[in-house]
Amino acid sequence: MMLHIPNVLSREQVTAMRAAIDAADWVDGRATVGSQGAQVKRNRQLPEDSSIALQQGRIIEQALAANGLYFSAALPARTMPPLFNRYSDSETYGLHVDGAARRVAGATMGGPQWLRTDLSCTLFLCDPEDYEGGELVVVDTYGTHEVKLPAGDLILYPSSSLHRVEAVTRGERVCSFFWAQSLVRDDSRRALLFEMDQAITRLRAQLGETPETVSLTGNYHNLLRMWAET
Ligand SMILES: O=C(O)CCC(=O)C(=O)O
Ligand SMILES: [Fe+2]
Repeated sequence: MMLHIPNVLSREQVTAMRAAIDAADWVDGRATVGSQGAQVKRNRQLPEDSSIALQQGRIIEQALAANGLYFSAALPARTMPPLFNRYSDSETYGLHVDGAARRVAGATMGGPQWLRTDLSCTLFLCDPEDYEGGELVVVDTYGTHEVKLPAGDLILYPSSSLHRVEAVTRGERVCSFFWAQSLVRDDSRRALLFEMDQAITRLRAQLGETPETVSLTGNYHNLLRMWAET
């Protein structure tokens, strides 16, 4: 399931975030990618351990923690610290799949901690008018989807899908991106739970709490209990 989540950050938050990250030191984006991705990746990123990236990433994490639509769709168990990328001057990221597992920083004595990438997210920190090209193109069993969103909006898509970023031929595309491991690893189960949760919420808004909404809420949680891995 792909989902557009609007207004994750306000205009003011985007402006402040851009001021902070634009002034930081950017490096070659190939630093965080495996060998297949490195062949097709041409962009710049903030280093994973950059204090500005970590500080600004926490603002995104706080915004996501307060976003009911994101929670309902992602059912996040754990999230990688958000990273930041930028593309200009025909930079691009060719067709690739995100690595299935990522090492979480701060490994313990028991060895590294791993996060399974179930969901990939791009949070736009620039507006569509700011640049030409730069569409995020996601290929799944339903076809090819092109995404270019207003600043502050987020797209969530299954990490299992092949995707690419078209060359940016004018201006600059600046985004944050990150991965989440979901309580429910299977995309179709997660999509079913999301649709059910949204429908129950709408029913409750229309009718108030009724014996039926209580029963459906029970069904939702019992399905989640059946499928959740913690
Ligand atoms: O910039 C984007 O929207 C996606 C970046 C991406 O696919 C990646 O870093 O793996
Ligand atoms: Fe990717």
